[in-house]
Amino acid sequence: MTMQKILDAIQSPDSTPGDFAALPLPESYRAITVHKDETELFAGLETRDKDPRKSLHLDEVPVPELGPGEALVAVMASSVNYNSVWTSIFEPLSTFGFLERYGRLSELTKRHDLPYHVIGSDLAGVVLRTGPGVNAWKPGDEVVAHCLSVELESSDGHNDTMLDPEQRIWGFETNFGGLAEIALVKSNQLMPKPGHLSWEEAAAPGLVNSTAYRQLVSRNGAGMKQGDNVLIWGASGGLGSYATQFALAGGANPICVVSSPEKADICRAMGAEAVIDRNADGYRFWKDEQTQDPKEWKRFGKRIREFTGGEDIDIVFEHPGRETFGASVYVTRKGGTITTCASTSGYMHEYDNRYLWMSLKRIIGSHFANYREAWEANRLIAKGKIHPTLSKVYSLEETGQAAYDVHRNLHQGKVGVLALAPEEGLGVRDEEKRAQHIDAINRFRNI
Ligand SMILES: C/C=C/C(=O)SCCNC(=O)CCNC(=O)[C@H](O)C(C)(C)COP(=O)(O)OP(=O)(O)OC[C@H]1O[C@@H](n2cnc3c(N)ncnc32)[C@H](O)[C@@H]1OP(=O)(O)O
Ligand SMILES: NC(=O)C1=CN([C@@H]2O[C@H](COP(=O)(O)OP(=O)(O)OC[C@H]3O[C@@H](n4cnc5c(N)ncnc54)[C@H](OP(=O)(O)O)[C@@H]3O)[C@@H](O)[C@H]2O)C=CC1
Repeated sequence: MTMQKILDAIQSPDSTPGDFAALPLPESYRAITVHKDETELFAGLETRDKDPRKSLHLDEVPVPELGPGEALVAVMASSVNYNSVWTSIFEPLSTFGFLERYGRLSELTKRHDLPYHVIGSDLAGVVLRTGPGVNAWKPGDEVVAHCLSVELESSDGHNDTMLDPEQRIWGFETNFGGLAEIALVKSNQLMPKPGHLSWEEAAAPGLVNSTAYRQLVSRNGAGMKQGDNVLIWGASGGLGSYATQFALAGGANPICVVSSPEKADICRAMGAEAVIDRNADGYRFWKDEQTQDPKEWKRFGKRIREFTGGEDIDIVFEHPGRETFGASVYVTRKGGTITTCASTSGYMHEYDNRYLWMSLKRIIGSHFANYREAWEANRLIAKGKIHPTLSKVYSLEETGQAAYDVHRNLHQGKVGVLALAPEEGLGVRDEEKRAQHIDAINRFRNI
């Protein structure tokens, strides 16, 4: 009943900030969780056989207490990120260790250390309550949230908040995440919801768009410039679909790698001309578990040169990790950059260091984005320069299936989840701007 009143207020065009502030908060809400007593659920199974549908639960959980500098947000929609896949299969670690460590920090952070973990690192929704010290946001504000949680009590993070020693990813290393009807965030995670998008479209880009922005565009990452040849692994996936758009919008030359003709078509539809189907070409960078095959790196490099008129790669946008890293280092030009934010296929990388030092290449580690970078990435979405890559939308009950699809690489772009939103397509405030970009907004839908 209380939740219905919240939803009614969000859907009524006449609601005022005062109306939202006066709404009673429910005592509990529905949330996607993993359970601390199930962390051994998949012991002994291969990674690919660990099934998120078994470990992700839809539970009724208490609304957390609101602290200083925080906000409670009614979540209309969220999205599945790969970090939720990692959480659901308890790899590389169970996330309960993160919550325990955070809980030891202060009286307030103790709230996070619970026998259940509400997961999810994206949301679009409406602010319900703000804690003491929050002035920039008020009840009723329509927002998206980025997933950087920082304490900023140390000097270390004050040039770049990603360097704060207490830097965490919300909904992964903290509790009360976005795959739920209500979420608890720090107010410095909030950003305006782009008005031309529906709730589920607005919730889709956040984490991956911000990450791709820092990794590829920001001076903290590769600092991409016009004309750069950018090799993008998984170019139609979560990160890759934004990296491809940044490369195109920034006057660079993306060389997109995908694994099917359908995915190749999506890259072409985004405007990319150089697209490599790694399945069709049959690259085998590893001869066996221990041995790479430099001849295959070279064959891959030749294919890239066919597209570039003989040039090599200025920037590699890396995340598959062990499987591709040796090839990524090899195909980079002298002085070029390999920027990495993940290791989906394995975190113990191996590459031939002679090709790195003799050719003065650089490897840059990149992780999510600071508030400013997330803000700039969101601003590009709001301006219609970069578009959501939402393909399919699930209900909160179906989150396990949504995470399964991402785990098994059955999805395209981003997979959305409706939380309080009763149906897709709601929350659009700027129909005129939407009409200008409608084809791009729908490019990934239902493929
Ligand atoms: C936005 C979305 C992002 C993604 O999707 S990313 C993909 C998903 N994320 C992941 O897969 C990452 C998951 N996290 C991890 O795997 C682990 O999280 C890390 C490997 C990143 C870190 O592990 P830890 O156990 O926290 O670090 P340690 O350094 O091995 O252990 C901490 C203890 O080691 C001490 N230590 C640290 N550095 C040193 C050093 N240089 N020399 C000696 N000791 C060191 C510390 O003090 C502390 O000690 P004390 O346990 O006693 O507190
Ligand atoms: N550090 C950070 O801040 C962040 C890290 N990440 C991490 O990045 C990784 C990717 O995330 P995301 O893009 O959202 O995931 P997606 O699954 O949406 O996309 C990844 C794409 O990578 C490609 N890929 C997967 N495995 C391989 C492989 N072995 N070799 C070559 N290509 C492969 C696939 O494309 P195809 O099959 O078409 O080639 C897949 O679609 C995850 O591990 C995630 O945890 C994500 C966001 C932020």
